Amino acid sequence: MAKHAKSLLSRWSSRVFLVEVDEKPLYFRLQERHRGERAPRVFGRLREEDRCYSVLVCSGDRIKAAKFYPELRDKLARDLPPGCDLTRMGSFLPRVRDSFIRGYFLKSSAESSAHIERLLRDLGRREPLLVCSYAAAGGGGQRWTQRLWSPSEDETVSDYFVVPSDEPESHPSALSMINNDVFYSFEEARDVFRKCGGIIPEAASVLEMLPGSPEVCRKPNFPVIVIEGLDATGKTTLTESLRDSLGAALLRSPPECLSPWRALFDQEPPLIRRAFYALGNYITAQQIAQEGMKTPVIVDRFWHSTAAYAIATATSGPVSNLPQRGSEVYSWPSDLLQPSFVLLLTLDAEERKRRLKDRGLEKTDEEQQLDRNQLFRLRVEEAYRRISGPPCVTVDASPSADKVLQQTLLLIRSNCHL
Ligand SMILES: Nc1ncnc2c1ncn2[C@@H]1O[C@H](COP(=O)(O)OP(=O)(O)O)[C@@H](O)[C@H]1O
Ligand SMILES: Nc1ccn([C@H]2C[C@H](O)[C@@H](COP(=O)(O)OP(=O)(O)O)O2)c(=O)n1
Repeated sequence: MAKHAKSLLSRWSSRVFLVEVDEKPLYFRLQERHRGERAPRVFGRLREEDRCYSVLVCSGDRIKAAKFYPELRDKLARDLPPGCDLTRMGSFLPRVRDSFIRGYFLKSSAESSAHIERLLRDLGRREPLLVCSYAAAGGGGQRWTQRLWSPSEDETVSDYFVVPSDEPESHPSALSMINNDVFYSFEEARDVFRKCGGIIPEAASVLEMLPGSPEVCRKPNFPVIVIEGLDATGKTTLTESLRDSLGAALLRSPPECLSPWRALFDQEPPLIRRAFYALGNYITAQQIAQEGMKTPVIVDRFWHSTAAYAIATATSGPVSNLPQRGSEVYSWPSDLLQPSFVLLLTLDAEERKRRLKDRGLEKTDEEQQLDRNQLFRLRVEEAYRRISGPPCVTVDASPSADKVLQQTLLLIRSNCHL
């Protein structure tokens, strides 16, 4: 049995399970089964012939697990028999960091179980999956028989009851966000890219672009102003006008030198994609330090975007699921240059959609998600506001471009003594 799977099993009955049903969390635990005891019904009505499976990815190599997780979803969605319901699933040890593992919850009828188990066994030869099958025991109770598939075909079988569990104080995704979704040091982000080399050759090209160390030699002499906001709030328009009005240098994150690889890494799972953007900030920080010796610097997106989108993506459901204000998840990396001032452009959803359409550029997948999923957009906007570090001032971006520019210049001049 895979070592990592064995260590997971050692605390199995202390784990809490989370199944997202219509983005609503359903929490449950597994309890040793005592003869004669009746189990409560956790998943609503289940017929005797129904079967469910939890399929958790438990590889000890987090790069492989990150790459395998979306592949597993695609394989299951493609190969599962019709009528099988697939939803995201997670498992964690309450308050234990990095204990969160991801997977999927399958629900089907008994006649599909042979097909499903064959499929899961084949998949389990590639990655240690923790597969548990779940049947409605007699009398409408619900029992969980756990079997583990691993390359060695070694199986353990144990019998549990499924019982409801209380919702934890904060969404369990926060347990694994640090240095998996959000990177708090140059070394942590670079380490991911060093380990990616074997599966993504382009990672080596990004590594070559990196500075030897993240430390910027000296604090810039001139103010550094970052403009943040969702797509189509007017960042590009405003930053270019600020450059002209202030005679400032204009920089972007991710920096131009990474543009050949951005589209590729945008397709990678969060662990790799967010490391890409984190490294982009460190390259931009070096450029800011150089330019900031000679002139004021305007930056189009920086750390706030990296952290806000990563946190909002790793969480699901309503804004209340975000890690609480003041959580270390919102802290600024100690090795990343801090700007003098951050302006967050805000715009109502309808006006933003109109501007997006007018701009004509096709929407990125994420933009489509921002459009389609109001909860995601609200989480991004709230996460922006919770980031600690330099002062972040909100600016209403709905007036004309010139009015927004005048309002922004007033704020910059009064806060940055320009
Ligand atoms: N204040 C504004 N009022 C109306 N339209 C604007 C304003 N600022 C920008 N736009 C237009 O909205 C679209 C998106 O602006 P852009 O600067 O590209 O946003 P972002 O860089 O945030 O994606 C562009 O077509 C731009 O011309
Ligand atoms: N410094 C940055 C800049 C962008 N990102 C991420 C955040 C989102 O996932 C996308 C937003 O990029 P998008 O292309 O939609 O927006 P822009 O056109 O770059 O303004 O990039 C980041 O993580 N860190």
